[in-house]
Formats: sequence, C-alpha cells, structure tokens
Amino acid sequence: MEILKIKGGRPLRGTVHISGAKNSAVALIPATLLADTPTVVENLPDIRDVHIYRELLERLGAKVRQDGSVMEVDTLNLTNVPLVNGNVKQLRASYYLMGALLGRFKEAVIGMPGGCNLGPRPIDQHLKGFEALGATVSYEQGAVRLAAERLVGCRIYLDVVSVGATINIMLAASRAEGQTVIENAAKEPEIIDVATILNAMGAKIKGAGTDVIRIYGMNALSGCRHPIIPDRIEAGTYMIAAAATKGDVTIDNVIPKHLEPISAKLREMGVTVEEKEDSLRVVGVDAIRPVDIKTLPYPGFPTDLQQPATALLTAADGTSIVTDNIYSSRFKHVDELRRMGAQIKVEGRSAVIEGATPLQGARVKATDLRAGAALVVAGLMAEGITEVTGVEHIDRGYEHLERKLNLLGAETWRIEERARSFLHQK
Ligand SMILES: CC(=O)N[C@H]1[C@@H](OP(=O)(O)OP(=O)(O)OC[C@H]2O[C@@H](n3ccc(=O)[nH]c3=O)[C@H](O)[C@@H]2O)O[C@H](CO)[C@@H](O)[C@@H]1O
Ligand SMILES: C=C(OP(=O)(O)O)C(=O)O
Repeated sequence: MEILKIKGGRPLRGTVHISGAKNSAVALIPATLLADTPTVVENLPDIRDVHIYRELLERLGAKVRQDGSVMEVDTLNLTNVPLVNGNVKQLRASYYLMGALLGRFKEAVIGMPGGCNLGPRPIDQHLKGFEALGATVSYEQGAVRLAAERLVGCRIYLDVVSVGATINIMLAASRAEGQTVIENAAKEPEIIDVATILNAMGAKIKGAGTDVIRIYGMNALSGCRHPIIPDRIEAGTYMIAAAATKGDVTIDNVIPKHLEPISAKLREMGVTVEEKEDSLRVVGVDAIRPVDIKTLPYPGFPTDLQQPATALLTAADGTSIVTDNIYSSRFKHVDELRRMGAQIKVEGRSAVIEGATPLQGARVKATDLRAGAALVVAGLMAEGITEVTGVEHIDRGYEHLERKLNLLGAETWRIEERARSFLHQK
C-alpha cells in the first residue's frame, strides 16, 4: 500500500504548470472512437484515469500510440466487445463508452461506471437521452445494453443539469441522422472541449457552453488533432494550497476565466489573486476571513473544489459554511480533517467550519479523489507529518503531485507500506 507523507508548515512559492483537464481527457479519448481515421489528442495528463482509458480502448481493438502527453488512436480494427467488468468499474467516465459505441456501432454493452463514491450518482438522464435517439435500454449482469436500428435526432430536455449526460448525448448524436437539441444542458468548459473535437472531426455542434446545444449528426467522422484544455480543478487545488500555506504561487497554463468562482472566493477571504493572460498569481495572507460557499453547476463554484476549500477554511477566523448542491454526501473528508484538529460539523448537505483551528499531522484516509486533495492541503497547513492513505484515488486526477508540490518548496514523499495486519502477524 502506498502512503503519501507531507511535512507541513512550509509556504508554497514559485510556479506550477497545470496539466490537461482530467474531465476533458476522459471524454475526448472515447470521442476518438467515433472517427474512422486516426485522431491525435494532445496535452493529456499523466493520471490513472487516462491510463485506464487507454487499456479500455485497447480491449476494443483500437491501436493506441502514446508519446508523453500525445496519444494517437487508430480505430481501423475496432470491435464492439462488451466491457462489463474490470477497468470499466474503476472510473466514472467509462459511461462515455456508451455514447461513443452507440454512435459508432448502434450498439453497446458497458458495465455500470465506478469513480468517486459521492453518494448516489444515477445515469438516468444519459439513458433517457439514448432512448430519445432511438435506442432500447436493457440490463444484463450489472451492465447496460443499448441497441438501436437507427439513431435519429430529437429534442431532449435534461431534468438535472448533468455534465456526463450532456457529453454522452453529444457523442451519440454526432453520428445520428438529423438534428438533436439538448435543452437544460450543462455549460462546463469540458463540454466546449468535446464539441470542439467533434466539430474538428466533421460534426456540426452549436451552442456548447450555453444551455441549448444543437448537434447535426454525420454519417461518418474523420480523425483530427486536438489539444486538451487546462485542468481548472487541478489549478484551483494549487490556488487553494497557495492560500492555505500563506504562499506566493503562479499557476501557469490556465484559462483564468474558468477559475473565476475560485478567484472570487479567495479574494473574499482576503487572499490576493492577480490575473494574467494564461496564468494566475495567488498570494496568501496571515489571517483569512470566513466565507460561505455554495457549489453549483458551471459557472458556479465547482463541487470538485468544495473539499479542498473546506480544508482551507479551517484557518479562517470565524465560522464558514460550505454547502454542496451537487452531491448531498460529499463530506467523507470531514471526519479525517477532524482527526487533524479541525472543528467541522456536517448538517444536511452543509459543512459548518469553526475556525481558526491549527491542524496537526495525523494518519488520514483519502476515500475519494478530492477528499485526497483536501487532506493534502490540510497536510501542507499542519504542524508535523501527515500520512495520507488511499493514494490511488489521488492518482486518478493529479499528475505528478509530489513533484509539483516539492518544486514549490513543499516536503512530500511516497512510501510503500506493507499491510499492517501482515506486520502484526510477524
Ligand atoms: C468524469 C467527469 O466529468 N466527472 C465530473 C462530472 O461527473 P458526472 O458527469 O457524473 O456529474 P453530473 O454533472 O452528471 O451530476 C450532477 C448531478 O446530477 C445528478 N445526475 C446526473 C446524471 C443523471 O443521469 N442523473 C442525475 O440525477 C448527479 O447525481 C449529480 O447530483 O461532473 C461532476 C459535477 O460537476 C463532477 O463532480 C465530476 O468531476
Ligand atoms: C468526482 C470526480 O471525478 P469522477 O466523476 O471521475 O469520479 C472529480 O474529478 O472530482
């Protein structure tokens, strides 16, 4: 078992380069399956979700060549094998194989997705979209079977604003006959990234980034070259870590507009955020002010930064309330933060944080990706050494985390620990 160790108390200083966005990468990789000729995706992050997706494509017979952050996918020998168990269960975004394979083959059998356990994460809106396009949905041994004679463009109103459903319907509809309209669509930057690659392949998608998206499907799509947008959640995590350590960090290779909700909240706390064309400088202050945060779909404050923000607010002088309007039980980090000295109560879908409480290093468990990010932020703030277990969750979404943090002056390292029960037996 791997453990991430952090010696806290050092201000982060310097420049950190942000990688390609995880949530774009895991949609763009399956999007390549829709093209009949090779597609090249650039600026891929070196993270576990991307490694797993590469294996999934190879199981489908795609030829994948990778040189660092550049991946070429050739679908010449693609076969539509059912993917029911194994890797599909290890990430959330395996659900995009449903839309991509349905679009390409008019049929798909895909196991129910995994990913972070944040409470119930249904995919009813994805399936409603596929049905509206003409697919029948059935279930077999923990997998969803989708099958259609033809996919025909239609109007779909999403009952909840869903990133995954919006992208999944775009994938399938880009190979449907005629026009599909998605109403109440999600507006996240990753959706625009997917529309951009599909348009470069020959589809015609209009309105991505607004709540009405029109997709004019094509009989065939061809390969293209596409660079992934920067990861706004990775960037936001470093912004929070800079503020949490009272540091001075330039977050490079970002689209500042994507980070406005985080910049605004940090400024409300008294932190300085300077904006340049493709970078942000965050300068911490000795005492931050308490704030309330409510997560919302983009352009609201992202749920994926709620957990790291909670760790930061333990240093605020007063009471802060963080409410997650997207996931009702995304609070598994709270118990672990308490072990480090935080005073936080969970009330319904809110965390009430009483600050300022100094944090002490402890052994804590990352139960999901951003819980892990929250514990890393807490570890950087804490006195002494923090040991974070469950590192595999963090590796799903942060490229070279220790290397990037240590370049900023942190002291973090990873150790391999033999299972405790085994040690006790000896
Ligand atoms: C791989 C990926 O991109 N993951 C992101 C994506 O997840 P994901 O695509 O799973 O999240 P959604 O945007 O779909 O979920 C938003 C809300 O809608 C609900 N819902 C969703 C679909 C559905 O069919 N029915 C339904 O009720 C969910 O339970 C949740 O409460 O967006 C989330 C919200 O920004 C982020 O936290 C995740 O990092
Ligand atoms: C919830 C997240 O990821 P996923 O949807 O892949 O589980 C996340 O990136 O914070």
